Amino acid sequence: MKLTITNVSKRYGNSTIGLKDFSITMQSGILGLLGPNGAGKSTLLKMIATVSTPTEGLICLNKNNIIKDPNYMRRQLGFLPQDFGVYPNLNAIEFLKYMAAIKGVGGVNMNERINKLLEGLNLMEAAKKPIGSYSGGMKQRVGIVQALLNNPKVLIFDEPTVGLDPEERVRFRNLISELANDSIVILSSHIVSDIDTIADKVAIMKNGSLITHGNQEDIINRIRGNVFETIIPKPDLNAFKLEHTVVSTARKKGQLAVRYLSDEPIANSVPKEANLEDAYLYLTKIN
Ligand SMILES: Nc1ncnc2c1ncn2[C@@H]1O[C@H](COP(=O)(O)OP(=O)(O)OP(=O)(O)O)[C@@H](O)[C@H]1O
Repeated sequence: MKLTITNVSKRYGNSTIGLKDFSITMQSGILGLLGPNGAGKSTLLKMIATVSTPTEGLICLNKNNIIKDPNYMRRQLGFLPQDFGVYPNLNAIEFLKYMAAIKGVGGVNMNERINKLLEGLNLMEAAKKPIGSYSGGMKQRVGIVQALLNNPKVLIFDEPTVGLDPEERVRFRNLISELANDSIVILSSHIVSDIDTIADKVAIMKNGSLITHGNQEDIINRIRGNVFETIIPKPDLNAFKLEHTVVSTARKKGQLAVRYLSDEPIANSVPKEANLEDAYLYLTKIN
């Protein structure tokens, strides 16, 4: 499996640019797509999923141009869009059978597969209740199941953990790690902790552009040695922010513990081990 995205841009109307000259190549494994709101993550994922088409550029799966031949991608694709809608009157099993029919997959094993997936996502108990009565997290899990129905080789999840509670987030991460074997998995998020434990590679986007792409370690290495923590009085925070890139703050004995990035740390700072969150905040701030 090889997905090649070359110089892809997307314009909405005359003035809005959703994606700018985006290029990336990926093979089997998990790619975490990180970026703040409006970065272009959904715009990119929809084009890979052949739901929309680029204004410019080329997207190929195993050398097949999927803009010209979208069915080549669709046959191997599982997609959970950000605004995934369900039919509230159907129960999960009815809905999933319907989705399987739309995808043109079925056969004698489909019921078994649906049951297995429902079990894996802890939905068996509610499987015969109307989806309209489900919590947001349960609906999201139905969306994850429908993406997996056809045993996809390319799996795209747009903000899959929205609405999931912490336990469900962990279960989702485990499931994705199991599925990733020989598939291409792309998942987007603006939350670093959704991605850092499972993604082999990370792409960071902002304002429609790719800021960086690579192994987590290489991205983190860029700021290694530049992460510090210090304690400051609360009223000093705004002035401090003018001089340094603040990653996070926490209250500490009436003052503020500030985690920040700097080439020249202030006195009384303690060096800290850099992580992906630091790198993400730094790179999206300076770019
Ligand atoms: N259908 C559309 N029509 C016009 N502009 C759009 C459309 N879809 C996205 N955009 C614009 O394109 C840019 C990228 O949006 P996109 O939804 O791809 O970002 P995102 O990274 O997925 O963010 P979010 O998590 O908020 O959805 C934004 O400026 C957005 O307003």
